[in-house]
Amino acid sequence: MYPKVSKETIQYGTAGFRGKAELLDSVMFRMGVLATLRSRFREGSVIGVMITASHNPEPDNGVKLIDPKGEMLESSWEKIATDLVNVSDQELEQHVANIIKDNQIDITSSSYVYVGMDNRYHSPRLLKAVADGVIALKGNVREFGIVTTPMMHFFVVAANTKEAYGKPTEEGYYDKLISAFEKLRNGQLENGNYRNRLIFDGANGVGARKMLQFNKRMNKSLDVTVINQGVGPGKINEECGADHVKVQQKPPVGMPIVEPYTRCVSVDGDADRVVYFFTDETGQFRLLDGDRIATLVAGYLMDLIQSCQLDLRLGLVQTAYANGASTDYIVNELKVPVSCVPTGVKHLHHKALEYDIGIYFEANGHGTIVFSDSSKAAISEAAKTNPKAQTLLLVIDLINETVGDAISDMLLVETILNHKGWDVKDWISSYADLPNQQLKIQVKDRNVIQTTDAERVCVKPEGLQDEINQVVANYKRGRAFVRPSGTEDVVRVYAEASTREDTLQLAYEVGRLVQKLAGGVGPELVNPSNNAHL
Ligand SMILES: CC(=O)N[C@H]1[C@@H](OP(=O)(O)O)O[C@H](CO)[C@@H](O)[C@@H]1O
Ligand SMILES: [Mg+2]
Repeated sequence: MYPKVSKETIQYGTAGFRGKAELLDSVMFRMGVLATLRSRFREGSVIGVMITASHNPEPDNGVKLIDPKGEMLESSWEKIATDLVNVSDQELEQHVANIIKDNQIDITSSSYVYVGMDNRYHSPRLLKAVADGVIALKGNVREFGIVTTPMMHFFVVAANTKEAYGKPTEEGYYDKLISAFEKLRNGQLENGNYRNRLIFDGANGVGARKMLQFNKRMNKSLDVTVINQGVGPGKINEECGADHVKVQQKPPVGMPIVEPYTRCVSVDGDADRVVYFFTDETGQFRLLDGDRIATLVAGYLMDLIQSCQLDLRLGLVQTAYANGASTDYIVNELKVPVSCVPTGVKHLHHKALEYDIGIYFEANGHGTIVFSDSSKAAISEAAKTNPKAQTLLLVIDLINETVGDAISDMLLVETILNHKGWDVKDWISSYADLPNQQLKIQVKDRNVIQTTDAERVCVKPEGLQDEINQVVANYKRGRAFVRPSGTEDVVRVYAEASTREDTLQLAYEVGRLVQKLAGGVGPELVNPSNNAHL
């Protein structure tokens, strides 16, 4: 029913399989098969399948699997997934039989797969393919329709914890978050410089729809205007959404005219990332990204823990994309341990689990906070007598610990800003971001680039890192690295330096090195200094 149409090898990347939607039917069917096997392998736990291409353009789609504890698919199974989608139709049956045998899966045992999708027009077709894959192996499939990625993670964990985490339904999700948010707000909608109003850019994706659902249920405890709702001609993520705002460093289309310093939020196409932004009185765009959210949350949680006199280890996890100024602030001002891991939430999540309270955010706004069982027990115990610990318990309920959740993260930021009496001006003044720039470089084969040290050092092709080092040394506070993207067929370049001009120039020079030494195929990059007069 779902013949394999593409001959190209496709890889389970940073966040599952991604590609042009018309090439994905067979991938989806096979992922339905794999999710069923994985559920049996994990003794009948629910496995989730989310159909989305997140921040990528509308013609793309993708699929990611969710493991029983809400984590991304275990890495040893990524290889199984990659092999499964790449075998020919003729080999498929035998290949599945081999997976069953190799992993000693009891094919007669029960299997449960939850499936959800974003609002791309091709998602329903792909969802049917996943469901057919589950049915082909006689698994049980439950379809959730159009939901955000973090909602899917929530449903999976809710089901696998026998509802201790919440009810595995859309209403169960809203109830848990809104109830915690409103209790924390306790009727106080404004405080100091904090105002109860914000603009929410839904990227024409599922996040917009769900935010409208929150609005209906929230009784104006937060006054949210949703733009880019996905009902007009606008395409998903096109000129809008968290990735656009973060990478282009400009506001989304469709912004109403607002007062300077109005808080604005952008989420991505599957609502697992969030960034804040505003324009100041001179009309200048200002971004408050994932690093900013992480530092805000870390400061707030540290205060709460200290005032509860709890001895809990709090740590923060970032990637190489974190702004150098944020890392300095964490180390020198917050004095919180910080570690750097490779890109992709799975890496951050695992590292964060090493702490009693682990805060992790990618600079692009993808992140959450995880609490160990023992820290939850200690907080619950303290909450019997200490109101601050009761607040901490509500904060835990407000957080979607299973994965980064744009709306839950936003409600947490709103809670903290309200508590501190801060507006965006107060928030942004905690430290000054270094100017930064990202480039995408087209190369023949992006896998010729290999990195180490959390992707900050490039080991292949030989000589590239030495040349990067030489270039970086010419710039004050210069830092740059290159890595192959796991979601797009490009090499990404990141650069930061003390001034905007230097940053653009550094990014350009490193981009040129990649083109020269890693088989660039695109047009030659334009030297920004030649363009200075334009
Ligand atoms: C620089 C950047 O933002 N990279 C993103 C992007 O991964 P790449 O491997 O860089 O394409 O998509 C991932 C999935 O959404 C996200 O986790 C990651 O942070
Ligand atoms: Mg996303």
